[in-house]
Amino acid sequence: MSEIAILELDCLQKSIFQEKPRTLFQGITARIEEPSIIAVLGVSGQGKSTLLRILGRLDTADAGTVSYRGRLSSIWRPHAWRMKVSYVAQLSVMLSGSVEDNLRAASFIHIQPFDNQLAVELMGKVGLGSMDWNKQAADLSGGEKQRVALVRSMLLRPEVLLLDEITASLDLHSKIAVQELLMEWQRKEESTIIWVTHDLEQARLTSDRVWFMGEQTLLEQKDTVDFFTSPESEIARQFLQITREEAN
Ligand SMILES: Nc1ncnc2c1ncn2[C@@H]1O[C@H](COP(=O)(O)OP(=O)(O)OP(=O)(O)O)[C@@H](O)[C@H]1O
Repeated sequence: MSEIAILELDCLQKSIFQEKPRTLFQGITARIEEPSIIAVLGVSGQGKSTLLRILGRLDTADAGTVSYRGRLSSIWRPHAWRMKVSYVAQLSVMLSGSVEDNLRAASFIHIQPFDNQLAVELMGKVGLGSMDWNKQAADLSGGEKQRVALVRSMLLRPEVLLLDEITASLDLHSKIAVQELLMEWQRKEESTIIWVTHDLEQARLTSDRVWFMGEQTLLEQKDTVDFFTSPESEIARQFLQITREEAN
């Protein structure tokens, strides 16, 4: 075990208030030691998005800590943290202005040079190579917004990318293009991707590890092949069976 993890989660706990308070999850502990793609799976409402938002410092845990490269999140300024650990939402928020304004936004906010060549390359790889960058971002379709938001985050080259169901509005062709880009990117950049998805095939094809959330915690952490062939818990077995039936 290397001494310093890329990301370390220690006993994270979160409660929510819906009519009355309830624990969403507790005791979430994990270490990411190697650059890898991790698929976060589990039935709806387990708190997968909430966990991702806590890792991206867009939400706070009630207890527990997160560290990046051995330093607690609390000692990072939020915007410095978000350059290293960057969250891409399911419903992408476009800033006002053009596509180009949006692509340039992250480098502008973080005072980093804008890598035009990389932007052109990534837009091409997500299937938006012919898009007019002068177009108003508000006029893009949901799937176009999702891909622009992904490229916008990738341009900062964060070491950890947190992806929240980012292919949910994409057609099959675009979804495959995004999957291939992310797998290639992760290898080339030696980055880590934590990817919440409801798409089992996507998780199986793209990820090295699975984090399965159930019973209000991170119930299983396994290599992807092991998770899909021999999940440990009955709840994960049922989840795989039901999700596969729903997909057919
Ligand atoms: N700030 C909040 N206040 C109150 N309830 C919240 C808050 N954030 C999340 N929730 C609730 O917590 C539960 C878990 O939400 P979350 O989106 O994290 O789960 P999920 O596992 O990602 O679900 P899905 O797979 O459906 O996207 C939901 O019932 C949601 O309404």
